[in-house]
Amino acid sequence: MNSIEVRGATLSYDQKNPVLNGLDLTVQTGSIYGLIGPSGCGKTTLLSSILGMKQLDSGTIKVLGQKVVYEKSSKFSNMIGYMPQETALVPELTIKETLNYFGNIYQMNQILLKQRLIMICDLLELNDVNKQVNHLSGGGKRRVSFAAALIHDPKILILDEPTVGLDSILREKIWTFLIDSTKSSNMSVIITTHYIAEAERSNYCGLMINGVLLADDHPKNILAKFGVLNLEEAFLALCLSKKSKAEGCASNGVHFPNSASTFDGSNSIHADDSSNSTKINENIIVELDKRKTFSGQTFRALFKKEVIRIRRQPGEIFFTILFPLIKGILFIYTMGKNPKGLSIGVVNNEISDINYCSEYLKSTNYEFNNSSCNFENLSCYFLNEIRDDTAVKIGYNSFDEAYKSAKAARIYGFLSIASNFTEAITKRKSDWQALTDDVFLDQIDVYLDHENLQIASFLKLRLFKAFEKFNKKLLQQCDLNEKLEDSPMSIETFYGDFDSDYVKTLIPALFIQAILLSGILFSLSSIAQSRTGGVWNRTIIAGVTVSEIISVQFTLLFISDIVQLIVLKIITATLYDGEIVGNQWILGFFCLMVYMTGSSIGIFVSILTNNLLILNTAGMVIFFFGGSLCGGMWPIEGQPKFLQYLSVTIPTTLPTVTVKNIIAKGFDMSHETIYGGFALLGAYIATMLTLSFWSLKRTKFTEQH
Ligand SMILES: Nc1ncnc2c1ncn2[C@@H]1O[C@H](COP(=O)(O)OP(=O)(O)OP(=O)(O)O)[C@@H](O)[C@H]1O
Repeated sequence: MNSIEVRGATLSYDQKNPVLNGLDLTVQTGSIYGLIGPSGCGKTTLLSSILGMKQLDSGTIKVLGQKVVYEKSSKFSNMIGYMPQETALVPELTIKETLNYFGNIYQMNQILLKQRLIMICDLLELNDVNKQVNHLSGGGKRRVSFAAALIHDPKILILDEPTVGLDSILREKIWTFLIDSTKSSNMSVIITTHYIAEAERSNYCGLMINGVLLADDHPKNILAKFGVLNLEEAFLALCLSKKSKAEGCASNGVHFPNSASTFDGSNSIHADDSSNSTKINENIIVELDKRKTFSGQTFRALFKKEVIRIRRQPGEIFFTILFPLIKGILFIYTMGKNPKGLSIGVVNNEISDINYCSEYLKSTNYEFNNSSCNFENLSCYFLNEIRDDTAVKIGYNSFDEAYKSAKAARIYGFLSIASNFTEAITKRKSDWQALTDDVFLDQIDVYLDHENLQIASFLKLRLFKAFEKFNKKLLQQCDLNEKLEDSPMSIETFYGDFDSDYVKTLIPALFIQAILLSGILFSLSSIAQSRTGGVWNRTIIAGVTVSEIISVQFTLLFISDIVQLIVLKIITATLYDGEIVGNQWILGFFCLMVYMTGSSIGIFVSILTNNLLILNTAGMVIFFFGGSLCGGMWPIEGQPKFLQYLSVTIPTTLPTVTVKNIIAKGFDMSHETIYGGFALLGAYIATMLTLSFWSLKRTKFTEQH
């Protein structure tokens, strides 16, 4: 039986220039097939097609007699050892951890794995097995990559330039090993190499040009045919003599002799392999039964690899887990706090020198000086109510002077107090029937820098409060009921209070966003990391299933979420002085759901592409949309109608309400905003995971070019 059979394989990336052009190739069991050809002639494409990573436009490929279906793991996946051209290793793992990882995803027996590990490390001179892969030389990394392809004692080895960067002694050792293995254990090898001389040691040699094999024979036959001493000369001659013909063949869809016959038309020199193939078939059936679709061993190997990778990359933990939390802490410290150290100008037309006020107030011991409701210098009492925690008062001699200073943005605003302030205010407290219009003229004009909205609002509120305080004291002094100044309409609250800190109302939205972002970032980075560098493809080729991958990622995210929630709990317990009225378990579980929603969104997005720049941007865009539309900073009722429809569907809007209602109103699961929030997130998680599962099933492999 042949180990690999390629028949009429055609593949083009751009519909115009076929990379494989009706190519036929046979790798016989127990032989080495050396595939050589100029760079870009399609060797890697051919190997990828044999592994099911590339879809043929036409033609068939069989591995161990079974048809290769694009994107479908072969039943024989754990019998194939694949070494890609790039290193395709996890840089954070040590040599030993790497080989254990591959051994375990191939579901090897532990005793056998240990023995193979020692044997292969010895063969490939991998002495310091505890050295991390990213600390190895280029050649060292390639040796580990080769070791990973060999660890499970495969029946077929597919090697894409395995000896690049290795010294000649080691190359010799590897070739000796390959030749011995094909002889002793019937292993079949297909190997691409740029060292043409190496290919002379293979049983078969194929020269590939323009998507077809120009020659396909035993190296000795090729040398004899051309009457040359080495393959290099033979291929040079072949290229010169056949190139134009080959190109012509390519366009006519005809191809050169395939491996079923030798270059000169004689039959294959490996026609005696039928007895061996029967033996292999029996072995295959036994080993096939051992491979499980969901195996604990594979799960543990994938999980361990991720944990080690994350542990040895603290930067990733920082940015994905701690960054959003740090953002949260900063938010608590920076948002909603009253501004301090503001400066405000005062033009007091009642008194020529503002400094006089402090002397005057001291002289009256800060008490109103008259019980008969006749006062002087009342502006000083009013100004005294504007404390330094509101603003520092700076005196100006004239309106123009203060205005200039305000326009030059040296002060946030200024007050201009009328010269008849005391007289007009006092009159207001006297006989109301007798009041004339001039009493109602503005007594204090306030000018504020409204470009700075928060500061202007803060000053406005504080100035009103200062005036209210001053006025109430005055009413008392005039033996009038201080409630006289109150509006007959009273506004009360049933949740929250008027003095509550603005930041407390923002906290639910903030935490929802921080948790969601953490989930997104963590899954994006964790999956993107595993999908870059070729390890992902190697893992899939090893037969690891989509359910195994998704379940490992989800478990990891679940654990990272628990860690995050504990940190979050500590932070809120330390920094957040507001009361959590509702059930803390419901709140905790809800936060977990938010995180899992973020994670499942991250999983889905990172399956669509493994371009890190796109992924990072996607994470930020999702975060930006979630933050802007959720209504946490500004009510969604203020949004245009079409945005409101969008806002209610995103996983931050209703969840913000849910968290607010648990924290501040103590609602339980019977309230629609609580079970609605859970239902929305549940739907998101289910949808995202289904889509991820489906996308992964459709496009398992990552594009390496
Ligand atoms: N994913 C892809 N999309 C578009 N073109 C591709 C893709 N992969 C490979 N190609 C093109 O197909 C051709 C064959 O590439 P391939 O990697 O198979 O060559 P190769 O013989 O293995 O080269 P080398 O010896 O340099 O590794 C090249 O021209 C390459 O640019």
